[in-house]
Amino acid sequence: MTRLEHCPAPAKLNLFLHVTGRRPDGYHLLQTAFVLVDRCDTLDFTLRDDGQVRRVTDIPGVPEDSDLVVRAARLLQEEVQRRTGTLPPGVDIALHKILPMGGGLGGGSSDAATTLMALNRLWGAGLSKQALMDLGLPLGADIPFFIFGETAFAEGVGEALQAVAVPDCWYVVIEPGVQVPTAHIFTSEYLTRNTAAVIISDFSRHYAVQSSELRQFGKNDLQQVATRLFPPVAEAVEWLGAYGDARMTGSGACVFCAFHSEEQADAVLDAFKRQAPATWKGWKAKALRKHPLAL
Ligand SMILES: C[C@@](CO)(OP(=O)(O)O)[C@H](O)COP(=O)(O)OP(=O)(O)OC[C@H]1O[C@@H](n2ccc(N)nc2=O)[C@H](O)[C@@H]1O
Ligand SMILES: Nc1ncnc2c1ncn2[C@@H]1O[C@H](COP(=O)(O)OP(=O)(O)O)[C@@H](O)[C@H]1O
Repeated sequence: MTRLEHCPAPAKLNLFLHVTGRRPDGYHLLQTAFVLVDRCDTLDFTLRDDGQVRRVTDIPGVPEDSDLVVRAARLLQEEVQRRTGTLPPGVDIALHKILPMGGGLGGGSSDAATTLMALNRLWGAGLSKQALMDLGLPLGADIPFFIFGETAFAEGVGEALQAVAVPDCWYVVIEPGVQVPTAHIFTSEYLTRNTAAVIISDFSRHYAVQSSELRQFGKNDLQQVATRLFPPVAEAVEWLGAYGDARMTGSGACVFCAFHSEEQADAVLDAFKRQAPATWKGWKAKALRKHPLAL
């Protein structure tokens, strides 16, 4: 095998996100729930015989050497060499992006996770799921979740993961036409960092009770900061909030709302097409129980 094509890198949503404290290194301690959805970037991998890792598509604003897919591939290549004494072949990576950057959908992290899982296969490297999760964490706190590959309750900076069940549903997601840099949110004076810790059974109990409107557990502590700094995020929460319990994912900018059926999601998107500002994008996605490349 010299090529792996059409490898999906799905988006994530943070169903809730509480900031519960801070680590001595300044990183924030979180509790969150991640769910995968079936809207994906796509990657192709082709081996090359000179040992180089190259990105062969242009991604405006992301130089090749700082792209998380290139950094992830080089990290795995070094790790395989360290373990086996042999450098794996090089690889050309084509990255087809549809997930917005700075959207809170974890696109960059998901691209990196897909790279680690695909190259582990293409290079026959045989690293365990946990080894890949550990390798990815220093590149991005969401990467372990994508390799974990199923709906998860997460703690720490997002790396302590436990599988949880949530109702199967459809999501409407709004991209409000702005990019939110994660660092802006975490360094803000408006961020509260002392939400009381919950336990996983609080979360599970919330979703065990079905209701006609799908209300999410808890809140997103980053939303109050993002809506203050980026007014289109606040406007998107307000617009989608007319149809249900709308909130921001991650550090923003995207806003989502859950629905029981695809028909309900379609009705909201019909209204979106008629009413939303031209700078916004709206789409629906189904929750994924498993990552398509799950190990
Ligand atoms: C907020 C979350 C929620 O899933 O996702 P996104 O919304 O960005 O997708 C993640 O925790 C994003 O983690 P990660 O992907 O590592 O964040 P980065 O963009 O690398 O972080 C940028 C900066 O934000 C700060 N940061 C990030 C995560 C964290 N738990 N505490 C922090 O203080 C750090 O200063 C870091 O240097
Ligand atoms: N492959 C990649 N795709 C997207 N962003 C990347 C990638 N590699 C590096 N980045 C950087 O990571 C930042 C965060 O991107 P992304 O993960 O898509 O958003 P978010 O963290 O809000 O979910 C981007 O603004 C970009 O500078």
